Amino acid sequence: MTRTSESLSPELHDYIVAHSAPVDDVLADLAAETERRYPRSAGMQIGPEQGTFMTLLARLIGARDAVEIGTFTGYSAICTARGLPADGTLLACDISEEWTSVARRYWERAGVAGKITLKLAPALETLRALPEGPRFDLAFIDADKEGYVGYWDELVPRIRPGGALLIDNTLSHGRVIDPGETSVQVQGIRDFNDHALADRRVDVVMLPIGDGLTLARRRD
Ligand SMILES: C[S@@+](CC[C@H](N)C(=O)[O-])C[C@H]1O[C@@H](n2cnc3c(N)ncnc32)[C@H](O)[C@@H]1O
Repeated sequence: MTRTSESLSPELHDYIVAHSAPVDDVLADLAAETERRYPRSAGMQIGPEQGTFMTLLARLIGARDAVEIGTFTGYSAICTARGLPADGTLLACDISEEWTSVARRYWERAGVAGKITLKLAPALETLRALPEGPRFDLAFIDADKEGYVGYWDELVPRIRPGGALLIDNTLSHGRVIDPGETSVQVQGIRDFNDHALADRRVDVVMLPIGDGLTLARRRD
């Protein structure tokens, strides 16, 4: 049974995955290896329907240059890179040599390694070192939750008008609406959700995909 959104029964989630573009062997093998090697961390990986959505979104907006904050074993990077044209680029940011060594192998196997540059450093440093001004069509944020507002503030000015940002885990497994939940991670997500909604440079919608996926479009 595939990883499920908490608001869906496992059976309904499987139905959704079965009626979306099929997941190929590369992604299936990557998900299986991640589960086998890192059973306690594997839940960080995005689900198959989210991956398909990300590929389609990249194609829909004609993205060429993308950036990802939080790569882990590389699943979301493959999905984004597949939505980019042959000369497209994806800057993948992470701090784990071990987890991203798995990613590199699967990027080769997926035939997308040539599009991806991996930067191993705290992502805020990586973003601050980038030239200012719009240079990306698409951004995906999926790293430390306390850092989301900081990543957002660096990324929004670097997204072209009409470009998109995707932000993962914005429902925090439902804990965003639990007043008794005071962890810094959940508070980081709440702060981020309020911050993004108040930002006049974008239009925002929260989608109940996976653990909550916020989609923002940079206004023209
Ligand atoms: C939720 S996982 C990413 C999952 C990935 N998008 C996927 O589809 O498999 C979060 C990742 O963020 C990375 N991370 C945590 N803090 C970071 C930081 N300050 N800068 C860059 N990456 C960070 C972790 O090493 C981890 O690989």
